[in-house]
Amino acid sequence: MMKEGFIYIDKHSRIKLYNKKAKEIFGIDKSVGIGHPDGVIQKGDLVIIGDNCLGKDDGGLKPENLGKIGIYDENIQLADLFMGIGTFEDGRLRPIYQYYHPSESFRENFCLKAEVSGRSVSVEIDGKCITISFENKKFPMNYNNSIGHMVILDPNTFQVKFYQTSGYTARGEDTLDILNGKAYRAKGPAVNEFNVIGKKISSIHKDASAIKELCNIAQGQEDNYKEKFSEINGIPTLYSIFPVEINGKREGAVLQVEDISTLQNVIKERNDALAYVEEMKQIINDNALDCEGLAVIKGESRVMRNVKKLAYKASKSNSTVLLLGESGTGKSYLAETIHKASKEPEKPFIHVNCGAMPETLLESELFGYEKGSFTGANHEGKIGFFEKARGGTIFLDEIGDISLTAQVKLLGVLQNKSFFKIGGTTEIAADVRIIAATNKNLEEEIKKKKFREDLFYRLNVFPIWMPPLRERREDISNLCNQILSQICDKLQCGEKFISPAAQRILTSYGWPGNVRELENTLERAANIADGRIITENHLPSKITNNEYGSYTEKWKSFQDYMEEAEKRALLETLAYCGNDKKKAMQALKMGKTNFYQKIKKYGM
Ligand SMILES: Nc1ncnc2c1ncn2[C@@H]1O[C@H](COP(=O)(O)OP(=O)(O)OP(=O)(O)O)[C@@H](O)[C@H]1O
Repeated sequence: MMKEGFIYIDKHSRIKLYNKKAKEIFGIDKSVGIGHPDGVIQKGDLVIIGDNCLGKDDGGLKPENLGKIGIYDENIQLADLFMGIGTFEDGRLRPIYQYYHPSESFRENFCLKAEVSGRSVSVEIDGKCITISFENKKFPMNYNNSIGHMVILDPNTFQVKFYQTSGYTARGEDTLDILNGKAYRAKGPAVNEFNVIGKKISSIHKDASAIKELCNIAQGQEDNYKEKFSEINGIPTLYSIFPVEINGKREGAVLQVEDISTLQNVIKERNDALAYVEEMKQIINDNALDCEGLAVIKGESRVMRNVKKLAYKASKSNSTVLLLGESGTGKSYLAETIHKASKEPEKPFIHVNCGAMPETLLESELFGYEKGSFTGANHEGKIGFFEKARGGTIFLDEIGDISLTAQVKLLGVLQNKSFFKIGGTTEIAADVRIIAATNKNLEEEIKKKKFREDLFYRLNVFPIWMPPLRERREDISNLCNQILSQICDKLQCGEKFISPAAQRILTSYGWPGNVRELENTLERAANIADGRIITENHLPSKITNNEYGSYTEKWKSFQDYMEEAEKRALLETLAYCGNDKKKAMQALKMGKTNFYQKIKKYGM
């Protein structure tokens, strides 16, 4: 069959030629499908509808029009994806239906299945096709944007009375037209070919813009249409219109139209391939992150990959980083990794455990002192951690534990980017990057007046949340293997492996002590296992007896989980957006009021 459609009309817009392909494209090819006679919808008819956007390309079907098949549901809205089965203007069948608001219809596949008088009926929306099935008969309709598909069955004989095919708008057979009682034309192989020759083209097509242009050119207009793209009856087409002139006089025009849906499929495949390449690039980039020093941070779960991406960004900037998370999640490890992945890894990394240091010592340890500045001081004076870290990183671990006096001093350093030694008069530039960490909830500490709000804001420039192990169980198995291999190297005990049963127990345990607890457990197990296999017998009874126990004991309320997730979403997005609240709000697709309420709630 010819690939291209042709329509030739004379200067009075009468059709002289209309080939089969053009009929197919313009939807007046009656031979599509099993066929049905002419008719009109009748009371009691069984109606099956599949509509991917209520109100669009269905004749303007409104939710209230669904009352015609017994559906009165105020929750259904215009633009909803709708699938429904009901009887026309009588309540014989309790309607069966489903709908999805546009915000919910992010997926590609929807299905409504039902049994009517022992016969199976279904509506499936899958990819770019709506298929209405009745027993083993299938009525597919492909679409590009939106479509209103409908099948009507006789309620007694279950004979097919009507099914929608493309070209319904041109035929005046939109879903709403039919539900409003407009007559529909017969279809199928038995129906005589629709003879259009000699008819005015406007009597066949009312609204198609290509046809209007064809008529204009046939009547003498000088416009020229060459390979114009248009969607006709949901089919992507390219069409051209040529004037026909005899002895220099306009006698008519020809429309040449080509269905380019296959071409579109090729384009789609190409776009998919490009998207795949992009995805691959992303994966390669992610691996590049690993190459750039972050591979030591173990974990391939989504949350850990996110942590690594943020850590990578942090390593390339000089901003103050605040690491948050429970004890033993790897904050110190991450701080050092960020430093090692920075531009100047050879510069010092000074780890200060603020929590472990007596308050009286902290100031002198951080800032140093001049000789003879206080009783008991070293005669030579002392260089503080800030000075030792010059050009590199100072890691202020357990920052939530420092006294309010120390907080004031630290705030001064952050504000002025300089400090004085105890007893000193010379201002020293704080040429360091600060990474701070805490397992405390600083917002709570602020409320309790134990932590200064202004210091919190100075520290919270680039927050990174380390998720607890129980929130990334998919990482546990890999972590176990990697940690065990390091332990075996350290102990020089040869390679050891974890039995599947022991692995199961390790994965389901709650790990209140996080990676550190996991490390200790494995080190103990590696020490007591004589053979090469670590079994459940080598695990502490606290873990084996309490496979789920310690986890469940530690379960938080749903509300706590929700708040944790919200907080993390805000923190991570803010960090991604360089703390630009407006950008973060847009990225999270949140309303202004809601966003700022949450920011306030979590003290960000
Ligand atoms: N993702 C990881 N990959 C490999 N080892 C890890 C990882 N996370 C943590 N560890 C190991 O777990 C142990 C605990 O980590 P770390 O001391 O950094 O935790 P922390 O969050 O700083 O704890 P705390 O708040 O108690 O100081 C360390 O020995 C570290 O090497």
